[in-house]
Amino acid sequence: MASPKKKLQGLVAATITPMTENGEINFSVIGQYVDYLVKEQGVKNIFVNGTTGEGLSLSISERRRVAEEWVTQGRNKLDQVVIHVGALSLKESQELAQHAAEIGADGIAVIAPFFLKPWNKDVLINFLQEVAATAPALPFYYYHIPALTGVKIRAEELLDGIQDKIPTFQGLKFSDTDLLDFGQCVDQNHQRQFALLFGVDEQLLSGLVMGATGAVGSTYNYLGKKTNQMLEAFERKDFSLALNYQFCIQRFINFVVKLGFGVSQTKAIMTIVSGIPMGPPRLPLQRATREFTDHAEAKLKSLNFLSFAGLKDGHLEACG
Ligand SMILES: CC(=O)N[C@H](C=O)[C@@H](O)[C@H](O)[C@H](O)CO
Ligand SMILES: CC(=O)C(=O)O
Repeated sequence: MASPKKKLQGLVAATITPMTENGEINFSVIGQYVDYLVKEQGVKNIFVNGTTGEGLSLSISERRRVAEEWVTQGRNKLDQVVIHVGALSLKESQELAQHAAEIGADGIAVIAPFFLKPWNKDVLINFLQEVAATAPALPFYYYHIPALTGVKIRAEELLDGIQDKIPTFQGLKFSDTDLLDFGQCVDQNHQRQFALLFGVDEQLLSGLVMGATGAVGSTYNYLGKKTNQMLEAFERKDFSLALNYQFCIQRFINFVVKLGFGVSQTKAIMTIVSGIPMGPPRLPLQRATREFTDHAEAKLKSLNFLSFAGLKDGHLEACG
Protein backbone atom coordinates (compact mmCIF):
# COMPACT_ATOMS: atom_id res chain seq x y z
CA MET A 1 0.00 0.00 0.00
CA ALA A 2 1.09 3.51 -0.66
CA SER A 3 1.89 5.39 2.49
CA PRO A 4 -1.46 6.95 3.38
CA LYS A 5 -0.41 10.47 2.70
CA LYS A 6 -2.78 13.31 3.08
CA LYS A 7 -5.30 13.04 0.28
CA LEU A 8 -4.56 15.29 -2.66
CA GLN A 9 -7.09 18.10 -2.37
CA GLY A 10 -8.01 21.44 -3.82
CA LEU A 11 -6.36 22.91 -6.87
CA VAL A 12 -3.44 21.35 -8.64
CA ALA A 13 -1.67 23.45 -11.28
CA ALA A 14 -0.57 21.55 -14.36
CA THR A 15 2.82 23.17 -14.70
CA ILE A 16 4.19 24.67 -17.87
CA THR A 17 7.75 23.71 -18.78
CA PRO A 18 9.54 27.04 -19.17
CA MET A 19 11.82 27.19 -22.21
CA THR A 20 14.46 29.55 -23.48
CA GLU A 21 14.16 31.27 -26.83
CA ASN A 22 16.32 28.56 -28.38
CA GLY A 23 14.12 25.77 -27.13
CA GLU A 24 16.06 24.49 -24.14
CA ILE A 25 14.39 24.04 -20.77
CA ASN A 26 14.75 27.14 -18.64
CA PHE A 27 15.35 25.61 -15.23
CA SER A 28 16.37 28.97 -13.80
CA VAL A 29 12.80 30.28 -13.39
CA ILE A 30 11.25 27.24 -11.70
CA GLY A 31 12.00 28.48 -8.18
CA GLN A 32 10.31 31.78 -8.96
CA TYR A 33 7.40 29.89 -10.53
CA VAL A 34 6.84 27.90 -7.31
CA ASP A 35 6.76 31.09 -5.26
CA TYR A 36 4.35 32.68 -7.71
CA LEU A 37 1.90 29.75 -7.48
CA VAL A 38 1.99 29.67 -3.71
CA LYS A 39 1.99 33.38 -2.97
CA GLU A 40 0.01 34.89 -5.82
CA GLN A 41 -2.36 32.09 -6.74
CA GLY A 42 -2.75 30.20 -3.48
CA VAL A 43 -2.01 26.94 -5.31
CA LYS A 44 0.10 24.42 -3.40
CA ASN A 45 -0.07 21.30 -5.54
CA ILE A 46 1.43 20.73 -8.95
CA PHE A 47 1.17 18.21 -11.75
CA VAL A 48 4.46 18.11 -13.66
CA ASN A 49 5.25 16.95 -17.21
CA GLY A 50 1.61 16.51 -18.22
CA THR A 51 -0.16 17.96 -21.24
CA THR A 52 0.53 21.57 -20.30
CA GLY A 53 4.13 20.72 -19.44
CA GLU A 54 4.65 19.19 -22.92
CA GLY A 55 5.78 16.08 -21.06
CA LEU A 56 5.42 13.87 -24.11
CA SER A 57 7.52 16.27 -26.19
CA LEU A 58 10.48 16.13 -23.79
CA SER A 59 13.24 13.56 -23.80
CA ILE A 60 13.39 11.12 -20.90
CA SER A 61 16.45 12.82 -19.50
CA GLU A 62 14.72 16.21 -19.71
CA ARG A 63 11.67 14.80 -17.95
CA ARG A 64 13.87 13.53 -15.15
CA ARG A 65 15.61 16.88 -14.74
CA VAL A 66 12.35 18.85 -14.86
CA ALA A 67 10.80 16.59 -12.21
CA GLU A 68 13.87 16.95 -10.02
CA GLU A 69 13.86 20.71 -10.25
CA TRP A 70 10.18 21.01 -9.28
CA VAL A 71 10.62 18.64 -6.34
CA THR A 72 13.72 20.51 -5.17
CA GLN A 73 12.22 23.97 -5.55
CA GLY A 74 8.89 22.90 -4.06
CA ARG A 75 10.38 21.44 -0.89
CA ASN A 76 8.76 23.01 2.20
CA LYS A 77 6.66 25.24 -0.03
CA LEU A 78 4.31 22.93 -1.91
CA ASP A 79 1.99 20.32 -0.42
CA GLN A 80 2.24 17.78 -3.21
CA VAL A 81 4.21 17.32 -6.40
CA VAL A 82 2.71 14.72 -8.73
CA ILE A 83 4.83 13.67 -11.70
CA HIS A 84 3.26 12.48 -14.91
CA VAL A 85 5.31 9.49 -16.04
CA GLY A 86 3.18 8.18 -18.90
CA ALA A 87 4.98 7.21 -22.10
CA LEU A 88 4.45 5.01 -25.13
CA SER A 89 7.18 2.70 -23.94
CA LEU A 90 6.40 0.77 -20.78
CA LYS A 91 10.13 0.74 -20.01
CA GLU A 92 10.42 4.51 -20.18
CA SER A 93 7.36 4.90 -18.03
CA GLN A 94 8.82 2.52 -15.45
CA GLU A 95 12.13 4.35 -15.48
CA LEU A 96 10.35 7.64 -14.83
CA ALA A 97 8.17 6.13 -12.10
CA GLN A 98 11.20 4.77 -10.30
CA HIS A 99 12.95 8.09 -10.70
CA ALA A 100 9.95 9.95 -9.26
CA ALA A 101 10.14 7.71 -6.20
CA GLU A 102 13.88 8.28 -5.83
CA ILE A 103 13.60 12.05 -5.88
CA GLY A 104 10.79 12.10 -3.33
CA ALA A 105 7.79 13.05 -5.45
CA ASP A 106 4.38 12.72 -3.78
CA GLY A 107 2.69 10.74 -6.51
CA ILE A 108 2.78 9.62 -10.13
CA ALA A 109 0.20 9.76 -12.88
CA VAL A 110 -0.02 7.87 -16.16
CA ILE A 111 -2.03 8.38 -19.34
CA ALA A 112 -3.05 5.52 -21.59
CA PRO A 113 -0.43 4.72 -24.25
CA PHE A 114 -1.83 6.39 -27.32
CA PHE A 115 -0.04 5.10 -30.43
CA LEU A 116 -0.36 1.35 -30.11
CA LYS A 117 -3.40 1.49 -27.86
CA PRO A 118 -4.92 -0.75 -25.22
CA TRP A 119 -8.30 -1.81 -26.58
CA ASN A 120 -9.92 -2.92 -23.37
CA LYS A 121 -9.89 -2.24 -19.68
CA ASP A 122 -7.86 -5.28 -18.71
CA VAL A 123 -5.00 -4.45 -21.04
CA LEU A 124 -4.94 -0.84 -19.90
CA ILE A 125 -4.91 -1.95 -16.27
CA ASN A 126 -2.06 -4.35 -16.98
CA PHE A 127 -0.01 -1.51 -18.43
CA LEU A 128 -0.77 0.83 -15.51
CA GLN A 129 -0.09 -1.94 -13.02
CA GLU A 130 3.37 -2.58 -14.42
CA VAL A 131 4.23 1.08 -14.11
CA ALA A 132 2.75 1.48 -10.63
CA ALA A 133 4.62 -1.60 -9.39
CA THR A 134 7.98 0.04 -10.03
CA ALA A 135 7.09 2.76 -7.50
CA PRO A 136 5.30 0.72 -4.83
CA ALA A 137 5.50 3.48 -2.22
CA LEU A 138 4.02 6.21 -4.40
CA PRO A 139 0.34 7.07 -4.77
CA PHE A 140 -0.73 6.31 -8.34
CA TYR A 141 -3.22 8.33 -10.39
CA TYR A 142 -4.71 7.46 -13.74
CA TYR A 143 -4.83 10.42 -16.10
CA HIS A 144 -7.98 10.08 -18.19
CA ILE A 145 -7.84 12.33 -21.24
CA PRO A 146 -9.64 10.46 -24.04
CA ALA A 147 -9.77 13.38 -26.46
CA LEU A 148 -5.98 13.46 -26.63
CA THR A 149 -5.09 9.78 -26.18
CA GLY A 150 -7.93 8.36 -28.28
CA VAL A 151 -8.35 5.70 -25.58
CA LYS A 152 -12.02 5.90 -24.74
CA ILE A 153 -12.26 3.23 -22.06
CA ARG A 154 -14.63 4.76 -19.55
CA ALA A 155 -13.14 5.84 -16.25
CA GLU A 156 -15.90 4.28 -14.14
CA GLU A 157 -15.21 0.96 -15.80
CA LEU A 158 -11.50 1.27 -15.13
CA LEU A 159 -12.05 2.18 -11.49
CA ASP A 160 -14.15 -0.87 -10.79
CA GLY A 161 -11.92 -3.15 -8.72
CA ILE A 162 -8.73 -1.30 -9.64
CA GLN A 163 -7.22 -1.40 -6.15
CA ASP A 164 -7.11 -5.18 -6.32
CA LYS A 165 -4.76 -4.83 -9.26
CA ILE A 166 -3.02 -1.60 -8.31
CA PRO A 167 -2.77 -1.31 -4.52
CA THR A 168 -1.20 2.15 -4.79
CA PHE A 169 -4.13 3.50 -6.80
CA GLN A 170 -5.20 6.80 -5.23
CA GLY A 171 -7.42 8.43 -7.78
CA LEU A 172 -7.72 9.92 -11.18
CA LYS A 173 -7.50 13.09 -13.12
CA PHE A 174 -10.62 13.24 -15.23
CA SER A 175 -10.13 15.44 -18.29
CA ASP A 176 -13.39 14.84 -20.10
CA THR A 177 -16.81 16.43 -20.23
CA ASP A 178 -18.74 13.17 -19.70
CA LEU A 179 -20.35 13.88 -16.34
CA LEU A 180 -22.19 10.56 -16.40
CA ASP A 181 -18.86 8.76 -16.40
CA PHE A 182 -17.39 11.10 -13.78
CA GLY A 183 -20.46 10.88 -11.56
CA GLN A 184 -20.28 7.11 -11.65
CA CYS A 185 -16.64 7.26 -10.54
CA VAL A 186 -17.73 9.31 -7.54
CA ASP A 187 -20.69 7.05 -6.87
CA GLN A 188 -18.54 3.94 -6.60
CA ASN A 189 -15.94 5.65 -4.40
CA HIS A 190 -17.95 4.73 -1.30
CA GLN A 191 -15.19 5.02 1.22
CA ARG A 192 -14.12 8.33 -0.29
CA GLN A 193 -10.60 6.98 -0.35
CA PHE A 194 -9.77 8.21 -3.86
CA ALA A 195 -8.94 11.70 -5.07
CA LEU A 196 -11.25 12.32 -8.01
CA LEU A 197 -9.77 15.33 -9.70
CA PHE A 198 -11.70 17.16 -12.36
CA GLY A 199 -9.72 18.38 -15.36
CA VAL A 200 -11.99 20.64 -17.39
CA ASP A 201 -11.43 24.02 -15.79
CA GLU A 202 -14.29 25.84 -17.51
CA GLN A 203 -16.73 23.27 -16.10
CA LEU A 204 -15.24 22.74 -12.65
CA LEU A 205 -18.37 23.85 -10.82
CA SER A 206 -20.35 21.01 -12.45
CA GLY A 207 -17.53 18.68 -11.44
CA LEU A 208 -17.83 19.89 -7.85
CA VAL A 209 -21.57 19.35 -7.82
CA MET A 210 -20.93 15.83 -9.10
CA GLY A 211 -18.49 15.23 -6.22
CA ALA A 212 -15.01 16.10 -7.45
CA THR A 213 -12.55 16.19 -4.56
CA GLY A 214 -10.19 18.57 -6.33
CA ALA A 215 -9.06 19.73 -9.75
CA VAL A 216 -6.00 19.62 -11.97
CA GLY A 217 -5.72 22.14 -14.77
CA SER A 218 -3.71 24.53 -16.84
CA THR A 219 -5.64 27.66 -15.90
CA TYR A 220 -4.88 27.30 -12.18
CA ASN A 221 -1.43 28.64 -13.04
CA TYR A 222 -2.92 32.08 -13.52
CA LEU A 223 -6.57 31.82 -12.42
CA GLY A 224 -5.85 29.85 -9.27
CA LYS A 225 -6.84 32.65 -6.96
CA LYS A 226 -10.10 33.26 -8.77
CA THR A 227 -10.87 29.54 -8.86
CA ASN A 228 -10.08 29.23 -5.16
CA GLN A 229 -12.69 31.91 -4.53
CA MET A 230 -15.15 29.75 -6.44
CA LEU A 231 -14.20 26.72 -4.33
CA GLU A 232 -14.70 28.73 -1.14
CA ALA A 233 -18.11 29.97 -2.26
CA PHE A 234 -19.07 26.39 -3.12
CA GLU A 235 -17.94 25.17 0.32
CA ARG A 236 -20.07 27.85 1.96
CA LYS A 237 -22.97 26.68 -0.23
CA ASP A 238 -23.18 30.10 -1.81
CA PHE A 239 -23.96 28.61 -5.17
CA SER A 240 -24.95 31.80 -6.92
CA LEU A 241 -21.63 33.39 -6.02
CA ALA A 242 -19.80 30.21 -7.09
CA LEU A 243 -21.65 30.39 -10.40
CA ASN A 244 -20.65 34.02 -10.84
CA TYR A 245 -17.02 33.01 -10.47
CA GLN A 246 -17.43 30.13 -12.88
CA PHE A 247 -19.05 32.38 -15.47
CA CYS A 248 -16.29 34.90 -15.02
CA ILE A 249 -13.67 32.21 -15.67
CA GLN A 250 -15.71 30.89 -18.58
CA ARG A 251 -15.81 34.31 -20.21
CA PHE A 252 -12.05 34.29 -20.36
CA ILE A 253 -11.69 30.68 -21.50
CA ASN A 254 -14.46 31.07 -24.07
CA PHE A 255 -12.76 34.17 -25.41
CA VAL A 256 -9.38 32.46 -25.88
CA VAL A 257 -10.92 29.22 -27.17
CA LYS A 258 -12.46 31.23 -30.01
CA LEU A 259 -9.02 32.64 -30.85
CA GLY A 260 -7.45 29.15 -30.74
CA PHE A 261 -6.33 27.93 -27.32
CA GLY A 262 -3.85 25.27 -26.34
CA VAL A 263 -0.52 24.77 -24.61
CA SER A 264 1.27 27.47 -26.67
CA GLN A 265 -1.36 30.00 -25.71
CA THR A 266 -1.20 28.92 -22.07
CA LYS A 267 2.53 29.68 -22.12
CA ALA A 268 1.86 33.15 -23.53
CA ILE A 269 -0.92 33.92 -21.05
CA MET A 270 1.15 32.76 -18.07
CA THR A 271 4.02 34.95 -19.22
CA ILE A 272 1.71 37.98 -19.26
CA VAL A 273 0.01 37.29 -15.94
CA SER A 274 2.99 36.12 -13.87
CA GLY A 275 5.72 38.15 -15.54
CA ILE A 276 7.84 34.97 -15.58
CA PRO A 277 9.04 34.18 -19.12
CA MET A 278 7.66 30.79 -20.15
CA GLY A 279 9.25 30.95 -23.58
CA PRO A 280 8.05 29.29 -26.75
CA PRO A 281 6.62 25.78 -26.93
CA ARG A 282 8.48 22.95 -28.62
CA LEU A 283 7.59 21.66 -32.07
CA PRO A 284 5.10 20.41 -33.19
CA LEU A 285 3.53 23.26 -31.24
CA GLN A 286 4.01 26.79 -32.48
CA ARG A 287 4.38 29.96 -30.53
CA ALA A 288 1.17 31.91 -29.93
CA THR A 289 0.83 34.83 -32.32
CA ARG A 290 1.30 38.43 -31.31
CA GLU A 291 -2.34 39.00 -32.21
CA PHE A 292 -3.42 36.30 -29.74
CA THR A 293 -1.25 37.70 -26.99
CA ASP A 294 -2.55 41.23 -27.47
CA HIS A 295 -6.18 40.14 -27.44
CA ALA A 296 -5.69 37.85 -24.44
CA GLU A 297 -3.97 40.60 -22.50
CA ALA A 298 -6.78 43.07 -23.21
CA LYS A 299 -9.34 40.50 -22.06
CA LEU A 300 -7.39 39.73 -18.89
CA LYS A 301 -7.38 43.42 -18.11
CA SER A 302 -11.05 43.90 -18.78
CA LEU A 303 -11.92 40.98 -16.49
CA ASN A 304 -9.56 42.37 -13.85
CA PHE A 305 -7.53 39.14 -13.97
CA LEU A 306 -4.29 41.04 -14.23
CA SER A 307 -4.55 42.92 -10.96
CA PHE A 308 -6.31 40.88 -8.36
CA ALA A 309 -6.53 43.69 -5.87
CA GLY A 310 -9.68 45.75 -5.80
CA LEU A 311 -12.13 43.09 -6.90
CA LYS A 312 -15.21 43.17 -4.75
CA ASP A 313 -16.52 39.70 -3.96
CA GLY A 314 -19.96 39.00 -5.25
CA HIS A 315 -20.04 41.62 -7.95
CA LEU A 316 -20.54 39.98 -11.30
CA GLU A 317 -19.72 43.30 -12.97
CA ALA A 318 -16.32 43.19 -11.38
CA CYS A 319 -15.10 40.93 -14.12
CA GLY A 320 -17.52 41.97 -16.84
C1 LIG B 1 -6.71 19.45 -22.97
C2 LIG B 1 -6.10 20.11 -21.76
O1 LIG B 1 -4.99 20.60 -21.80
N1 LIG B 1 -6.84 20.12 -20.68
C3 LIG B 1 -6.40 20.72 -19.48
C4 LIG B 1 -6.27 19.69 -18.41
O2 LIG B 1 -6.53 18.55 -18.57
C5 LIG B 1 -7.35 21.79 -18.98
O3 LIG B 1 -6.79 22.42 -17.86
C6 LIG B 1 -7.66 22.81 -20.04
O4 LIG B 1 -6.47 23.43 -20.45
C7 LIG B 1 -8.64 23.87 -19.55
O5 LIG B 1 -9.79 23.25 -19.10
C8 LIG B 1 -8.97 24.90 -20.58
O6 LIG B 1 -9.69 24.31 -21.63
C1 LIG C 1 -4.19 20.03 -17.45
C2 LIG C 1 -3.35 18.93 -17.08
O1 LIG C 1 -3.58 18.27 -16.15
C3 LIG C 1 -2.18 18.69 -17.86
O2 LIG C 1 -1.69 19.63 -18.44
O3 LIG C 1 -1.71 17.56 -17.90
